Amino acid sequence: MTSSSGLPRLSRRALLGSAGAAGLAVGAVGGALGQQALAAPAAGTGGSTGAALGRATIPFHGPRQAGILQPAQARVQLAAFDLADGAGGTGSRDGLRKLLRQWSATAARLARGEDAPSAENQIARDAGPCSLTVTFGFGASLFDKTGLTDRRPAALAPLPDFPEDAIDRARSDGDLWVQIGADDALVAFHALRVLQRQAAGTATLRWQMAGFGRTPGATPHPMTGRNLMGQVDGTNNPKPGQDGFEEKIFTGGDGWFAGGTYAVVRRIRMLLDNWENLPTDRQERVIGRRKSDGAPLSGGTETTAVDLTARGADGALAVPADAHIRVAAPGSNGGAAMLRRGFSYADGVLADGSPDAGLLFVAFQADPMKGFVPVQRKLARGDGLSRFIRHESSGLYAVPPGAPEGGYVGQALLD
Ligand SMILES: C=CC1=C(C)c2cc3[nH]c(cc4nc(cc5[nH]c(cc1n2)c(C)c5CCC(=O)O)C(CCC(=O)O)=C4C)c(C)c3C=C
Ligand SMILES: [Fe+2]
Repeated sequence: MTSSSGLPRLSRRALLGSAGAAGLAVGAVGGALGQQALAAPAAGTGGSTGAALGRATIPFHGPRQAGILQPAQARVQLAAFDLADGAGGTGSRDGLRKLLRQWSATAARLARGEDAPSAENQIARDAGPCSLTVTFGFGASLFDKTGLTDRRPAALAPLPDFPEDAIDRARSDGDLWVQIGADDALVAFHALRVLQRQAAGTATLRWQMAGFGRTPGATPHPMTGRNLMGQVDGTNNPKPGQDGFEEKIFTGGDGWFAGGTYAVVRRIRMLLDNWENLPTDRQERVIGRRKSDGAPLSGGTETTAVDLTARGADGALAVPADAHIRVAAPGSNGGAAMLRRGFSYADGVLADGSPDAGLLFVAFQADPMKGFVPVQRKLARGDGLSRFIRHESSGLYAVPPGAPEGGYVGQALLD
């Protein structure tokens, strides 16, 4: 149940267990509203903030897949699967159809807080749905393996190599991509394990990455989240309802992929030791925004429009020529826009003792050749931030439109 604003509502089951209107209000602002604080439960409701968080639901079915328009949850599991070698062509297509039917039915049940129809392992027992979303995408290789090359969406071609890329191919690409978000780590991992077990014999896990963001209710005031460099990250994302939003993020036309979107997924390691040795004022010039509150260096508050022409008292550009927000801005890239929905990751230390930590960059757009690719080309050449990051894995996936009640993701392609 998502309201017309795309925000989570409480499920009917959850409502039956809640103590009334006050409980509902708490639930409605919680869940996937990752950057919003939860109000304390009203006296006498008998509920708790944590319980409301657990009960919040985002429906799987709808015109758009869940997990695109909703704010990022506190936890994510990203994974890619490869179809098993075997039948090939129509044989593989039959297996894929069966799998997507099963995965969709499972995702819909888990999103309602119900048990998986098969491969249930009790990992999330006692937890509510916690705003679980499961989003499915198709890699270019899927179309060749299933004899559907002629139906591959036009822009689903391998991403080009960019200067300074250090891509690990074993943790890139894949036939099927899955993004599982939830406001609880066990709920997200549970969904991944169930999908993986259900895929046995049809598809095997190629790579998997766990990520996180801010837990709803952790900040006293609703605010944009921070990344592991300590920056307020996500301010200038396109927003539903803005002029041209739909056209920039979702595909048009009338084929099977109409209303879909492309997901660019990049694991980007942050060179945190170098970054943290940089004084705050220099860090701010690398991004072009203040670290404390995310306000642009041209002045104002976090939400003030950036003035790329503004100059300081010394005559120098207030937002430096190589500042990340100048180089990445749609105005510097022919209007190129994407909906960024990233997560942090932290996976211990590397052999040289540096942290294996950074950003699981996920961006949705109607055409990667007009969104991610031109922007990344420019960033790779002239972004001050590039000295502090390394792109280590890469994927591009066609994310089909959502499935109606009783349908499954990809049905228009496979039936
Ligand atoms: C190719 C696209 C982008 C990559 C890759 C990327 C990596 C990356 N970004 C940050 C931190 C911030 N990015 C911010 C803004 C921003 N970034 C991109 C694109 C990519 N970023 C765009 C299009 C924008 C918006 C620009 C604008 O219109 O102003 C910001 C500022 C706050 C915000 O608007 O979100 C931060 C901070 C990191 C750390 C990173 C790789 C690790
Ligand atoms: Fe960025």
